[in-house]
Amino acid sequence: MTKEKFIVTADQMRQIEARIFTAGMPVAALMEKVGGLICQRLQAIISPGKCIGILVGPGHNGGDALVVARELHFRGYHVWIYQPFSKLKELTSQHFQYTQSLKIPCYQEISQLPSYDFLIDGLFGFGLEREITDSIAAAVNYFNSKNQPIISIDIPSGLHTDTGEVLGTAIQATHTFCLGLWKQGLLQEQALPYIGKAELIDFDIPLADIHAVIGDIPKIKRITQTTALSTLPLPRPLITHKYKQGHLLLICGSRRYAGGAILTGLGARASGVGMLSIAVPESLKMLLASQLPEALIIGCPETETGAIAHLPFVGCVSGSVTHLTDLNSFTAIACGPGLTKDNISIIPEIIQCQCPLVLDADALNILTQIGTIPTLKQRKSAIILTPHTGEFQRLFPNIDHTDRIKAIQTAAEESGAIVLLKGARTAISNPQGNVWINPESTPALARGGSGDVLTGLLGGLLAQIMNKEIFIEDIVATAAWWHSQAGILAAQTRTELGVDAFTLTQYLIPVLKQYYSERYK
Ligand SMILES: NC(=O)C1=CN([C@@H]2O[C@H](COP(=O)(O)OP(=O)(O)OC[C@H]3O[C@@H](n4cnc5c(N)ncnc54)[C@H](O)[C@@H]3O)[C@@H](O)[C@H]2O)[C@@H](O)CC1
Ligand SMILES: [K+]
Repeated sequence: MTKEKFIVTADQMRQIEARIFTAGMPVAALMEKVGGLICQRLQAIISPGKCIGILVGPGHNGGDALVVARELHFRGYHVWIYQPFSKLKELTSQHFQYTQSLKIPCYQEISQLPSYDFLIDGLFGFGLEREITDSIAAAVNYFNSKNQPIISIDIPSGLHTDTGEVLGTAIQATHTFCLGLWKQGLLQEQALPYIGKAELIDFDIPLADIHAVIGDIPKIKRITQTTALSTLPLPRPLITHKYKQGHLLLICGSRRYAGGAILTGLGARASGVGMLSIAVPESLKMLLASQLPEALIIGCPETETGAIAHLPFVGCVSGSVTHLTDLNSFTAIACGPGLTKDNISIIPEIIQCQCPLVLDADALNILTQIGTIPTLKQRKSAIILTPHTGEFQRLFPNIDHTDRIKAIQTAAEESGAIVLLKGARTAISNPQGNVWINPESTPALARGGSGDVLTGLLGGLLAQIMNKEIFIEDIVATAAWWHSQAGILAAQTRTELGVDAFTLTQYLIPVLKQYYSERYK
């Protein structure tokens, strides 16, 4: 569905709705339509005869909930209403009056509430403007303590629509039915424990109204299957050769962290890149060659501790080392996993290369140590930084990361880099502040080595799209999506405990293949 990729703030949603109402759609008709759609979904989840408590707030979120209460009442459910407010918006008040004429039981005190099988949360939507306090906060905490399923309308009540922060307290929903367009707060990590399973209820907002408010090319987008697949280098051209499919150089590994180099290599292998070269310390050469026979393994002189001491490439200050090839002859370079911080001198050399560059893990730690972030802007080609939260904080100590979206926009603007901040909701920003958010992942990926796999995969994709008309941040988003989808498939088959980084590499192709089953029949 095309609307799945849009993300809006409360203010943008208000503007979009205002356009619809100005164009003539009656507010009451829209509420009726939305309530009807919510009911259809509820009927698919909840069997008739169940007891459903409806939490009604003072605004139109409460109005939606009252339409739902009325419809479920007529569909044979046992419905009661909790409505503790003395003042309701006019339309909400009318719906409330009608539910009372239908003799749907209504309560103001939690101590009076009957038992229930499900709760529908219509306390607050995108109109929440301050902290939930006093008796309402106590009620929210009471409902959360009951451990019964709660379905939130639009957004769990208590969450800030834009930042996902908890304002006072918030409903811990098992399902969230987001209305019309995805609210930004639902894509923020801090909101995750409150959202449950989230789905979009599409109520036919005209695309023209969406674009009029958020622009022709929206600033913040959700990665979807469609957006991700559209950038993959598939199908391949019928006539091609290996160098046309990109030549990726990985610079990774140390005697201490040999596995990091293997995992990065396996991630790159799954990307389908035409040629793969891997620069590792000399003593790892045989190991890498045995694990990745298709790759060209470049043994580098090493420090006493077993880290790469010099890069044997033209353009690198490498003493007496024989120069193999030019660093700029690669289509893309990815560097960092398993390097250690034992030799910081290679990073400034790599940064000077003229091809697109991914820096991860120890490359980021070295970047922090030598303070080269400001110099990144001088590069002529793209640089992609892929920190997790800890690395991000070290790289950009002055940026507040409470709002992760704002944080990466600032970091990308300051550094001139594309910044991918890893996490449960990985987010990517380019220096102009265009953001992609990955809406699905699994905690199974919170495991040593899974980031190395992403670096290889991303490097390999990057190398393949360099001569195509694809924005680099779009392929970064695709790599994040592919990586997390592989994790999800692996966790479905093996549980969340069974997704070690090597296993993850084995799911990268199977997860993709399910989208291309027709082609490969
Ligand atoms: N405008 C429309 O016709 C549509 C609205 N929709 C629904 O309407 C919602 C937005 O409606 P509203 O703008 O009325 O906003 P809400 O229903 O989210 O709540 C706003 C009301 O809550 C009060 N309030 C805010 N914070 C409070 C707090 N901490 N403690 C106590 N009271 C507080 C405000 O004074 C106001 O009366 C959406 O989330 C969605 O559910 C959708 O049905 C789509 C159509
Ligand atoms: K709500």
